[in-house]
Amino acid sequence: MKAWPAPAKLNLFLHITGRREDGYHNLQTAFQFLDFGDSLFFDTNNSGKIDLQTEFAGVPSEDNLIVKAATLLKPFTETHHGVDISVTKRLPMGGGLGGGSSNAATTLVALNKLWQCGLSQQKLAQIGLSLGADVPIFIAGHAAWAEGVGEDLTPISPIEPWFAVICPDCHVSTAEIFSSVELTRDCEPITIPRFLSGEGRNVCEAVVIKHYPAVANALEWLAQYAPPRMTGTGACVFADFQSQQQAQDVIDKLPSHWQGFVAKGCNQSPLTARALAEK
Ligand SMILES: C[C@](O)(CO)[C@H](O)COP(=O)(O)OP(=O)(O)OC[C@H]1O[C@@H](n2ccc(N)nc2=O)[C@H](O)[C@@H]1O
Ligand SMILES: Nc1ncnc2c1ncn2[C@@H]1O[C@H](COP(=O)(O)OP(=O)(O)OP(=O)(O)O)[C@@H](O)[C@H]1O
Repeated sequence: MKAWPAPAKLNLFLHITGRREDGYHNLQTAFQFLDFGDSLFFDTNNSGKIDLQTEFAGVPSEDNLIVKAATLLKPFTETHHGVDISVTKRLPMGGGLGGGSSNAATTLVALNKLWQCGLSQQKLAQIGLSLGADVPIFIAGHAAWAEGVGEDLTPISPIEPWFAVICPDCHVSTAEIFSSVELTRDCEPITIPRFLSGEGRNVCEAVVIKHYPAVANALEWLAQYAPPRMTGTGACVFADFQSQQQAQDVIDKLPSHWQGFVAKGCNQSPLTARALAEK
């Protein structure tokens, strides 16, 4: 069985421009994928059942975004279609790398093919948005400028550097950071050219470092080598480098109790390439 990739994403910057009536926030961000992520395996059958065979610590199967995504797609295929799903998990949960959203997107894209649902990318993104604000970008599959709650996407092609990513040993709750009174919610909107020429920061960083010393320590450590940033609402932090070796040299110096990895920024998602190969 061939693997389906569920790549990580980075938020290259993250500004909040306002709060909507439903409590969600309007934001501006830029997403780029990494050539690093989870692998999902789908073994379709005629049982009519969706069976997730990999255990996720602290996430009951019915709450898993993979099972939720498959369940939402089920009405669009014949009732006898079922699937056994297993996962090689590499992305930390609650790391700001979008692991859960990416797993959901890969499930929707893969089962749309394997169950022959015939849904358009637009329809898959619409279904995905009900699972999480970041699912549509993983379905769209191209690096993007995002507005709205993250679903209003414009493809962009920033440079594709090598990244050193550090995963502090803590989980940051996205809902907790977005509900903080300390969060800056009135950023002046910027334009794509202004971002591409270097503007933009992550406004969640200031809130996260106050409450999560592990994230503050990781940012401070990485700053010795290159300007560090946090992705999403954390906990992971990253810095970009011109070569794989430069990024690897930094990761090789990581204190032994810290986790980190080197990955290349990709403007085309590895999921898109895999979906095209299935045709
Ligand atoms: C911060 C980002 O990672 C940037 O890529 C995403 O916008 C978060 O996306 P996500 O993890 O898929 O988030 P969701 O599961 O949709 O939302 C988690 C919680 O974060 C808050 N939330 C999320 C996105 C958003 N634009 N405004 C919000 O206020 C809401 O309280 C929500 O209950
Ligand atoms: N398949 C899944 N993989 C990871 N997390 C999942 C999954 N299904 C449900 N979850 C839940 O979703 C939560 C957020 O996980 P996720 O890995 O998407 O966080 P994240 O990287 O911070 O995402 P984001 O950048 O979108 O905020 C987890 O803590 C977990 O409880």
